[in-house]
Amino acid sequence: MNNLKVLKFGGTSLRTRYDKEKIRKVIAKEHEKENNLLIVVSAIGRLGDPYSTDTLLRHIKYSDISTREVALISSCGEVISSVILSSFLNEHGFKAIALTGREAGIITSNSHLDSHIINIDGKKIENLLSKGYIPIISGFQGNTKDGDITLLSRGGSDVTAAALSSFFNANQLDIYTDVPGIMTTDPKILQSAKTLKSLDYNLALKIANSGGKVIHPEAIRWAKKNNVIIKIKTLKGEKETTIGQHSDTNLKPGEIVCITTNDMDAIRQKVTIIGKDLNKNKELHSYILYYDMNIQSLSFFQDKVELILPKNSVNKCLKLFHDNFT
Ligand SMILES: Nc1ncnc2c1ncn2[C@@H]1O[C@H](COP(=O)(O)OP(=O)(O)O)[C@@H](O)[C@H]1O
Ligand SMILES: N[C@@H](CC(=O)OP(=O)(O)O)C(=O)O
Repeated sequence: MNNLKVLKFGGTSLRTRYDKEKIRKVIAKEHEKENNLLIVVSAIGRLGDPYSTDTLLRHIKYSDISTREVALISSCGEVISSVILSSFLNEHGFKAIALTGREAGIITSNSHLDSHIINIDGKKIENLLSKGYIPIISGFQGNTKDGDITLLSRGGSDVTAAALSSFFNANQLDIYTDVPGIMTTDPKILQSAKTLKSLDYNLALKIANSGGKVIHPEAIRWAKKNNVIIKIKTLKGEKETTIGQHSDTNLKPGEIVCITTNDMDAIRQKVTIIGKDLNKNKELHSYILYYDMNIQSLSFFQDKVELILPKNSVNKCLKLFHDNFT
């Protein structure tokens, strides 16, 4: 479809009236530039906020209900969010309309909690766009062919947005979140983290697959399929990351681009150092060998090093590698 842009607003960008005002301004600006806009939203906020995914999940006991029902209650957060944003935009003179994943034509595989999009029936969205509407689509959810509600796994609104971008040949997908792009490490753990200006799909995928939670790996796969440019940014409009076919981040042998962390269990975390030809980085080898970090397991690959550590050693390890090598 010509002149289509997709905007995705994550749960962390939808919390306050101030966020919604910013979103309104972004949509107004984009609407002026592009003829067609699709908006994808996540559930509002995080645990403790009334309709966030984790808050909704606190109301149930997994042992007592089926995965179908877990998907059903979880999907409510995105539906509430899409109606609230649609109502806010209509109040401000836009012609917006909220859609569930099903109404948006998202058809998925049968797994209730981590399904994959297998098809999109785009008729309803096309019809609404032709009538001048801005569809506000509930992310994270789809429907099986039999009509069960499914989830695209945690963080799956990115997948909704990227799959729609790819299906409708969007020019670009803008993902709004609470950090200015994919950074050299999680800025909530290390303040010295820096934004990576541009990444090609493969490098972005490596980071996402290793736990760089800011974007879902499946979203990068969808974007790559149809060369959709992704920009990850904040509503404040500071720095941003562009993901596309080409990258300014041309890594030299031995160079490190990003360090991610992942929970293994209650007491251990995996730290993944991502880069190029890391076996050629002698200094990195000696840091790993000589610094006391309580490393419990170490795996060396060409483009990444994985360390498993007790949680209380992770910050020290992250700071050491991040501040000396990125
Ligand atoms: N390398 C990284 N770069 C940026 N953010 C990261 C990275 N690794 C983890 N994060 C985390 O990802 C979070 C954004 O993703 P998420 O919580 O899913 O937001 P949203 O609700 O907007 O989708 C950030 O708040 C940050 O803590
Ligand atoms: N609300 C879902 C889906 C999602 O993508 O959320 P967010 O965009 O806020 O990470 C989740 O928490 O998993």
